[in-house]
Amino acid sequence: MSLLQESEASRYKRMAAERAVELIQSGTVVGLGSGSTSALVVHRLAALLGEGKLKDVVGVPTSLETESLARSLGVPLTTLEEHPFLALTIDGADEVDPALNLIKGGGGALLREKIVAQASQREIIVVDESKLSPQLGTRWPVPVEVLPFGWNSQALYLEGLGARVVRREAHDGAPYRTDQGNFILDCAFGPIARPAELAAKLEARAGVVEHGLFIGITSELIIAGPKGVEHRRPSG
Ligand SMILES: O=C[C@H](O)[C@H](O)[C@H](O)COP(=O)(O)O
Repeated sequence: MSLLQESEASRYKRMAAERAVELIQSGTVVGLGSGSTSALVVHRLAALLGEGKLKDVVGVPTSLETESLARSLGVPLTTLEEHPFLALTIDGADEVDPALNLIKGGGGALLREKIVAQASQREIIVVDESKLSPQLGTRWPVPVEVLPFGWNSQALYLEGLGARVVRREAHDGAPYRTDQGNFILDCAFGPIARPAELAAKLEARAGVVEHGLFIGITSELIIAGPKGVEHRRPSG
């Protein structure tokens, strides 16, 4: 990808993030997603709070990284313990299929993201158009969060389901650890014909804590690209 293309992708992410923040109302509790697009959401929210255009908005962060960013920008935070029901969450995605099913977890935050999403009345997903895909698995592996205990046995199970499995590494070459201290196995299945069936197989396995398939969770998708910003809802 050239520098020009990179800056375009960033611009589209910003456009999608800014449109999504327009959906936030004063006096509400909102879920704050993780990743680079969600970071733009947090920046925009902080700016609107600072200008007084939004008031009394409190966020529930989906990762330690988002928590730290929000704190640094002065966005007030709370927890799901205090606010178990959220009006809306704004989060990014790695891959989006035509039914608005997702692969998430490129940044390792899938578990907290899914917990916050299921507590939210509306799950708003913000992406640049490069995330759109004809079939999940075409562009991105499925991140599977596993307990370190017996992790290799889960890797073999996942290979048995047809995946090429790579245990994610941190920058120093040590195993990557999620915010919960677990490992991530990145599972390249190739295009996934029936993602709900695969999700059920992953959920049936002890030692698998969570997976990055978000099936039927998206309420609204905000996509930005060269033609501007588009707002989609799942059909049917
Ligand atoms: O674990 C990370 C999250 O699922 C992110 O929302 C996802 O990876 C998209 O991140 P980005 O907006 O940086 O592409």
